[in-house]
Amino acid sequence: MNRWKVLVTNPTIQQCGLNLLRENGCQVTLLAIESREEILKNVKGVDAIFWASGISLDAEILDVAGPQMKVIGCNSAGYNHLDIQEIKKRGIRLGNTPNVLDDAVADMAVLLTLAASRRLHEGRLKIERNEWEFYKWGWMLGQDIANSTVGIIGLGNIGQAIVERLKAFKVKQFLYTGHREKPEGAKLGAKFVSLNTLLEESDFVVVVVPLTSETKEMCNQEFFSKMKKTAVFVNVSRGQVVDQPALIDALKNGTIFAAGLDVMTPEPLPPDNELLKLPNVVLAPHVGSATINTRDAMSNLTAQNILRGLRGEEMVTPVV
Ligand SMILES: O=C(O)C(=O)CO
Repeated sequence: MNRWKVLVTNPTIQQCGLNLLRENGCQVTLLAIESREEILKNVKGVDAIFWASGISLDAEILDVAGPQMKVIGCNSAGYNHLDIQEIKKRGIRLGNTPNVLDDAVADMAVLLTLAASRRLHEGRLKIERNEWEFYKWGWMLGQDIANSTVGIIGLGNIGQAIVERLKAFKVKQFLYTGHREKPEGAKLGAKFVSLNTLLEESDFVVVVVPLTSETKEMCNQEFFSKMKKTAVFVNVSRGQVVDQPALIDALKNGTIFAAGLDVMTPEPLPPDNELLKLPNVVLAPHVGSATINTRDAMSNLTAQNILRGLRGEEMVTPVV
């Protein structure tokens, strides 16, 4: 049996993927701690890397790995932390983990949408601070999702899963924007519009785009100024898609009503960060895909991509 050497960059990774690699002739080296130094110390001479880290995978690591290393399995859907140019240049094959996390991330988007619109965090603070205004009928009023317009920026698989879920909440109209109109949009009854129209007309703006040079800080001061004052902003993609100081200003000044964020800058967010001081923000620590089944499925898919890459077969979910 082949003994392909596979380096796994994170000791906390779900075991199922590693078992699959071992059962299929791989010699697995699992780092004891996830760090750039440990990766650099252990990557030389491996055939494949199971990249389960937020650390940047760059030319230095690829150089140390050596020219025999031709396969990378990235254990996330997003691969903005990997230097794709360097990977392509060296003829390395790369796979990621889309699809298997769509449901979990879409659930997170719905959770944040509802929580931010109904002021969940602020309500909890009121209880803690003994500021519960019992029987004040105008107290802690939120925004309705029934009869609202929801705008999705990026109608990929996760965006579509969000629309499917929110239909149950009697949304009046779904808008979406992106590079082009999609047949899936028509199937879901969502209307393709410009970004400006989406921002001006939506009561909920949900961002589900990958981080690229085009989307970096696309949600800036101008973006928020076009939204309704009553609108809720939700981000389940990457923190860097948002100009965070501009978002903080918009939330403080009442330019928008509230935000629900699973992603932010930096991650981990320091406990003294301004975002944590705002009552109208609901935060989750980038746990969109963090369910038991989803994380197992991601680990398995990464292992399958690596095995197929090593055998010279098409990966299940190739990036390049
Ligand atoms: O897989 C990814 O890219 C994620 O961010 C999951 O939450």
